[in-house]
Amino acid sequence: MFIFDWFYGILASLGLWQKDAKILFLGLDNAGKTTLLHMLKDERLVQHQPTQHPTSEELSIGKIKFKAFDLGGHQIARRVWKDYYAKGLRIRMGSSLIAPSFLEKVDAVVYLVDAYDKERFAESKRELDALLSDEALANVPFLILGNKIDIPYAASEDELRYHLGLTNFTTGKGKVNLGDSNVRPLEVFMCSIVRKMGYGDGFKWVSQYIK
Ligand SMILES: Nc1nc2c(ncn2[C@@H]2O[C@H](COP(=O)(O)OP(=O)(O)OP(=O)(O)O)[C@@H](O)[C@H]2O)c(=O)[nH]1
Ligand SMILES: [Mg+2]
Repeated sequence: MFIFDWFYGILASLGLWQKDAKILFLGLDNAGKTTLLHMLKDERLVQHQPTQHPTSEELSIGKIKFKAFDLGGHQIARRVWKDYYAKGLRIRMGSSLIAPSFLEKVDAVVYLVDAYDKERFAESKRELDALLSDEALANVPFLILGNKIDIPYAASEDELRYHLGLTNFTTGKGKVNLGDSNVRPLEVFMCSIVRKMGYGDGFKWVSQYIK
């Protein structure tokens, strides 16, 4: 079963085998969200136009579903971020008669940053801070991917942590049991999507927090 093996390989390598998750891909325009989505979907590298309209795609086999929402990072598109992730909250608050909120809730946010584009770190930090302080995303694990480290002079992990104001806020790599501490899992992983480097470790890290 070639197709099965292939899907299993991808999901297993991401630690997402047998998980039912809704994962949002967010970040400024040009950060690499669409590239990552397509890399996960079919491991092909395609050059993408900037995303104008939010799109969602799903990887699924049998009962396993892996949803990724790719929301364009441009000013206008940024305003609709909230509609996507707040949806679960509204449905939960609305009525238990509405479709199970489980299907709507966000299990993790993958926040992409172009590690080479240092001039936009402040802008990226502002958007990230807004997301982190949003009630609808309270306790949702955040995987921050510093992308494009294949480019010489891209920021180092420490530099990125510093500029995003995360130096003392990350919760630790590897297997960290946060238990009932109410601490939001948050970590920074550097990656190069085009070289297929780094993001797998990030997904494996975040997958431990996705039940
Ligand atoms: N050097 C390098 N370039 C990358 C990498 N990942 C993505 N890119 C490039 O960055 C550009 C933007 O990538 P997209 O995936 O379109 O970015 P996006 O986050 O979807 O952007 P919007 O749709 O505008 O929000 C493209 O030219 C990609 O080829 C990487 O790992 N290294
Ligand atoms: Mg895009």
